[in-house]
Amino acid sequence: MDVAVDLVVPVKELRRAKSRLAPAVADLPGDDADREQAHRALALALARDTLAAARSAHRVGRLVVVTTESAERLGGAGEPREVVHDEGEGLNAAIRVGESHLRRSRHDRGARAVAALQADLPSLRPEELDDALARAAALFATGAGAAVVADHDGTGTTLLVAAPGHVLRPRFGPGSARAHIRGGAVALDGDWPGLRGDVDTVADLTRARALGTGPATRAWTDDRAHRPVGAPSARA
Ligand SMILES: Nc1nc2c(ncn2[C@@H]2O[C@H](COP(=O)(O)OP(=O)(O)OP(=O)(O)O)[C@@H](O)[C@H]2O)c(=O)[nH]1
Ligand SMILES: C=C(OP(=O)(O)O)C(=O)O
Repeated sequence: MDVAVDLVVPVKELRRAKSRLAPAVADLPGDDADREQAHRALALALARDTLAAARSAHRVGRLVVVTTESAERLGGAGEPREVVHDEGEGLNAAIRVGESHLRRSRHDRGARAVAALQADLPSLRPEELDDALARAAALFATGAGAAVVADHDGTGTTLLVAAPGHVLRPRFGPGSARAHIRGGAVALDGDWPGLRGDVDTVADLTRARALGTGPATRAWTDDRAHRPVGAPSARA
């Protein structure tokens, strides 16, 4: 299968990330510090599972993570991925930083599509991403400049792809699916529950769990279901 796309994945600083998931740890035993640690561990697990699935997709070439976190913390030892420092200007700026890095350091100088993928997709399967990227490539062959995958409720965006020779024009944030479409991106159809399954709330986490998640999120949810938050993890 052809490598079609270089990917940018923004990962927010863990201690500020996923604030809407605070209720997922609110009832855990222990003190506030324990709950904050569990909250950060959840954000990290979501990102780790997303990155592992993205790295396994055949159509993904280079994978650039934009973050203030360390490469080690994000896992994936031995996986080819590049980590670029987040300048702290927000999500869309972080994506632009990742894209600039890709373009500056492009070795082949060929025009390859570039995409931005959210890092909160713990049920993502590599085949879903490959399928979506193949559909985007087919669309680009007809002249489209960008493609978008909306999240499960149709309002947000989980994947934005720019055709070869085009730049990403990220408009992530509330209502971003419509904003991307208004900006010229074509919405991709496809039965991709993992790719569309961003986890913002406890209800999203429950849905992701029912779909099946990657191992990091599974370990987090299994652990929290069975043991006090302060207790040492069985899977450490
Ligand atoms: N590098 C980077 N990534 C970001 C930033 N803001 C959001 N993200 C990432 O973008 C994706 C979608 O973001 P949101 O769903 O809004 O996540 P969030 O801001 O952590 O969540 P809330 O606090 O609940 O709004 C997640 O993968 C985040 O890690 C940012 O400022 N920098
Ligand atoms: C930033 C986004 O994610 P969410 O709406 O899930 O925060 C987005 O969909 O553009």
